Amino acid sequence: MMQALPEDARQAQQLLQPLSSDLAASYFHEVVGNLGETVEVRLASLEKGRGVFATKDFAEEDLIFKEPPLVGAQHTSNRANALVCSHCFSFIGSIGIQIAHRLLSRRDAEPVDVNPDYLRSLWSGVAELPYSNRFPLRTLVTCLGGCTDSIYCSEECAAANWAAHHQLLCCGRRAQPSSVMPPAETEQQQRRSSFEAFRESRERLQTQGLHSLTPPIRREPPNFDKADAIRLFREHADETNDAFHIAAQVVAGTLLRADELLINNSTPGSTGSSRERSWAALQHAWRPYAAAWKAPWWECVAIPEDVTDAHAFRSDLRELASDSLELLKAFLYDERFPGLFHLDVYGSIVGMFELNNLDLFVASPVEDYFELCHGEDSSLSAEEQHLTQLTTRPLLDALGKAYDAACEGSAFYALQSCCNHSCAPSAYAFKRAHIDTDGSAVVLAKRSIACGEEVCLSYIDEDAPFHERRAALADYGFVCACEKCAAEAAAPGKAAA
Ligand SMILES: C[S@@+](CC[C@H](N)C(=O)[O-])C[C@H]1O[C@@H](n2cnc3c(N)ncnc32)[C@H](O)[C@@H]1O
Repeated sequence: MMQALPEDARQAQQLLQPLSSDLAASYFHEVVGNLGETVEVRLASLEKGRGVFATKDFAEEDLIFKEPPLVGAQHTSNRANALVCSHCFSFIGSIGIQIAHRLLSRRDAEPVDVNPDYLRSLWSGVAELPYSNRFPLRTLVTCLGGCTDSIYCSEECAAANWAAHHQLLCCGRRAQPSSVMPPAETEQQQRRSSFEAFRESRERLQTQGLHSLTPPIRREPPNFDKADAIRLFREHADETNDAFHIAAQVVAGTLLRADELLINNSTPGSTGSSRERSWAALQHAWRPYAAAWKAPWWECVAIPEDVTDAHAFRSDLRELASDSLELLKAFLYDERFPGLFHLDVYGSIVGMFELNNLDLFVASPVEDYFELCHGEDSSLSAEEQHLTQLTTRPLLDALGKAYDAACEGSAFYALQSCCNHSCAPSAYAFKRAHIDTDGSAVVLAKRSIACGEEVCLSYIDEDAPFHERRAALADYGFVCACEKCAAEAAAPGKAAA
């Protein structure tokens, strides 16, 4: 007799199945409906799968669509460079705060030739930089739960992020109402105690089994252990792979959305026992990711050139994902949905970011500020520039070459991730100066596009020679057959040039 699959594997199998064409059609109908219906998502070809198609004519440089990320995070290494809203990723505070943030958070040993007291007064808003009011930024709003990992540009963004996923990922005091917080510790003590807690919880896991460690339901009042477990998860993601932060947003967001559907009794077509209704709600909440192009991270990642043992490399990645998942389960596990915490599902969420390769980018207003104070085409007079530079020159020198560092991260966009590749693309992702100042994806027409034509982006440098393009696309697992590749393949001498 065939043995039944364990519940977690059975649920995972269902979650990893592609959406039926009807469900996918209704999901993408909803997505494009929210973005102005300028495009539709439908089958492009059997080789390519789905694609995005224009539903009207576009002229060159027209906006085709603009969409906010479903989930996203700034790269850990970028946090010291740009202080941005944790929800919409727009720059916040003021030009002075941005510059002070960067110079005060520098970890390199090189001394900065600017008085730290002056930087602190810029940071607190006591001092202001000349002409910085020409680049107004929104004021800082702290996290509803009181953590210092997240900061916002408005109450709306704070509330939206809290509702979307942060309430389950926040380790702040107000998110832990029943917690008994330990007395203030130094950073080193905090690190040691969180690793001790991790070791203890691992030991408990080994002696008592997973069930006794994981909370039965998420709504149980959180305690100090939970805040500590959240910090441990974050530290691990910071040190290993930023994508784990976004994967946690996907899992937390799916759980919250499922609960919302259950509370409002609004899962389409859901009847039956409470267990069946819960599962139907979870599947509905999971739709954006069920619809997404994905594969397990350790299988789809391109092997770096210097790696000789591909098998060992892939199994190391699997182990890393498994460690991250154990840390996540310690505070988020929900026994109704063991499949959502299955390694294959978690690995596929991380693989989804890998395969869709969607960078989060927001240009810095600090660049514009220095352009005004130091640039040749400035609207300031030579005398005004001269006077201003007495203040701004030391700051510019201290910031160095990367004075214009942008906000950089990774995100997942429901519609942009449906765009196929072409080496002769009809569209491109581009942020328009002073218009697109947040983390939304912006897709513009590269040439005129007729209604019904496919909206293709280039995943690589489309100006590279044919063989380089082909090699770069091998990482995505397909051979491009666009008109440019077809022409160059037919005339190899020309293509090699
Ligand atoms: C970001 S997804 C694009 C949407 C995808 N076609 C779908 O059905 O969801 C990227 C994947 O689409 C397929 N793809 C994209 N462009 C292609 C092309 N020009 N030729 C063949 N396959 C392509 C590849 O499988 C690639 O890994």
